[in-house]
Amino acid sequence: MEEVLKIDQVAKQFGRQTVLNDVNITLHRGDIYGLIGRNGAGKTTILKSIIKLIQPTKGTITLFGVTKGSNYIHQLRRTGSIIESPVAVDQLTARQNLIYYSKIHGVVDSNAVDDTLKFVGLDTTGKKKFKDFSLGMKQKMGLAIALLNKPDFLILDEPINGLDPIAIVEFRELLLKLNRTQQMTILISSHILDELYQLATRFGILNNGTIVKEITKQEFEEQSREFIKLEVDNPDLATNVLRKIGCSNFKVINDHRINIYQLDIANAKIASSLIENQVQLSTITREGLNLEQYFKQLIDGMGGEQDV
Ligand SMILES: Nc1ncnc2c1ncn2[C@@H]1O[C@H](COP(=O)(O)OP(=O)(O)OP(=O)(O)O)[C@@H](O)[C@H]1O
Repeated sequence: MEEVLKIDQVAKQFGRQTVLNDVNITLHRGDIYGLIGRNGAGKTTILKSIIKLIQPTKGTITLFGVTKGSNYIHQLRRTGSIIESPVAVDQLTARQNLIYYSKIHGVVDSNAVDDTLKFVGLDTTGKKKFKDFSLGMKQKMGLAIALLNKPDFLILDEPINGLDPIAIVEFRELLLKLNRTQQMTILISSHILDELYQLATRFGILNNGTIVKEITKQEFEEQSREFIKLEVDNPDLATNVLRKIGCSNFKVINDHRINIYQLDIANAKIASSLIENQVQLSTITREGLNLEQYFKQLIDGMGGEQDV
């Protein structure tokens, strides 16, 4: 699978502040990589470094196999990005903006403007100027400009901030369609972790400029899958009872706790069977983590605060 991006030991210092610390991220074609981190963790700095708005203090960034010089700038033409807020010309309509940006970006496909407008759903905004667009329309405009040159790699910094729930779903559908139909690679940062979860195939958690955890969606699902937590006085006796009622997928965590990963037996049945067999049961609850809880637990464990 083609390597689209390799960030290798990248560090960035702003004055005395270390903002990025030996960051490593590799993306292959078709990946959707979600970058997660608290305010100020360094997400935007990573994204800006890729498109050369910022020069790292140390390390290398390789884009489509190219690390340096004019060739790198050439490869940047294969990327589209929205970093910080979407930028377009206030006094122009959606169509006029796309015509303007297609000239700037040297887009030669004569259908690109209309195709892109239609794709993002801005083909019916008529004479309305960008300055009068709603936030959702502005975000779509940003996406349209980023997509004009049919990029292979899309870099999105908080693209769904401030969107209403319907616009968020529409935005997600657009990105998934690009990924499925064109194998577009996407690097996206977001604070809306439930949404990021539905989009990304892999997550990188950034804390104080360091990637503290990388996890695929599959690994996350395995680690965070739902289970039944039991607290009992006698785990040996309890496991015998569990086996008798057909429950074999469980793990004894310690001398009073058992996790059951088999969810087809009702809690009431487990509870009554344990009690009937003289096991003292103090807790029986369903547990499982979503991405936000996982992130918070990880960062809390490092002495951070809960501020996604
Ligand atoms: N040009 C700059 N000069 C000095 N410090 C900067 C500059 N750009 C960013 N920083 C600092 O780098 C740190 C990381 O900023 P960055 O914008 O990358 O964070 P972020 O993870 O994107 O945060 P947020 O989620 O709030 O957007 C912050 O402390 C910020 O103040």
